Amino acid sequence: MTTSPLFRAKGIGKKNEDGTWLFRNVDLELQQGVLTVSGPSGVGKSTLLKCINQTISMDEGQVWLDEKTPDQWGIPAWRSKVMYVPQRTAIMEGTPLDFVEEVKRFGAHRKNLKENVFDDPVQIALDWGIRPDLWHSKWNTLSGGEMQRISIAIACSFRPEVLLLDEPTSALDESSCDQVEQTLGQLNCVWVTHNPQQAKRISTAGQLDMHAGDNSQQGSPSEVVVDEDGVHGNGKGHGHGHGHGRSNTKSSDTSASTSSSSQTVNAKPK
Ligand SMILES: Nc1ncnc2c1ncn2[C@@H]1O[C@H](COP(=O)(O)OP(=O)(O)OP(=O)(O)O)[C@@H](O)[C@H]1O
Repeated sequence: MTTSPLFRAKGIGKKNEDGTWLFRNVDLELQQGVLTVSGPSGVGKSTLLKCINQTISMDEGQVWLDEKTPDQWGIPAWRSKVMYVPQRTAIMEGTPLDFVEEVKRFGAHRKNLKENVFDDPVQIALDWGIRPDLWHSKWNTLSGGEMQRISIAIACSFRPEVLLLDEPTSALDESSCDQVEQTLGQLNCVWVTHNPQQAKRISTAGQLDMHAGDNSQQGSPSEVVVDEDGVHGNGKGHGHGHGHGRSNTKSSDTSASTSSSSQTVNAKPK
């Protein structure tokens, strides 16, 4: 008996402003683990994640979580379950803890949302070398690497079903990168990376090698292929997951908030 994947995207397409296709026919499947997305700069990797998260509209295609579409979940719930962590954290007012509290306040009046659906982001980031006092620092005084780890820890603390990670370790040194990879490797992620060695390390659920324009002619699902030069897909691009079972991150209700401010970590609290 075939089981439906946790997350599925079919035929995703986004047009450029001039009406030509930036990318088209992108398919993804993720049951469990890390699915990497690579491709040249400008091919649309970030845009793909934003389309999946429903931050921007897609021109073609559909996405499902547990076989339900974003409309069926409701957009706030979708964004809290399929959570996007941008490449660069926008500088916000206040401190990271202010942001966390604000998000919780937004979520507090939501039906079914209880305080205990959150993990403690401070604790998560402690494993990554982020001292607790940094959570009381203004965002604009944090280093790029600190900001990056704090943003990811906040996203993890909401216990999303799937994390959409846009180069999440780009500002980190090797040791910090290892620590973050260890944690995120336990979760369900669609992970954009430019680094083939990193793709080799983290990709447990396939690889998508994005191409400009039509991505439909890339053959069967990618396998993790490793050779002496590092890692690459099998020349075929669909990142179907190979894992089994479900995430250890599944939560009862991760609808952490009611506004878009809390589904994208860098969004400014209103
Ligand atoms: N909402 C949008 N609608 C259409 N095109 C967009 C939208 N947002 C960004 N773009 C364009 O999509 C193109 C791809 O940008 P994107 O950031 O997705 O690429 P990328 O593959 O992630 O690049 P990099 O690897 O350099 O981060 C850019 O030319 C950008 O201007």
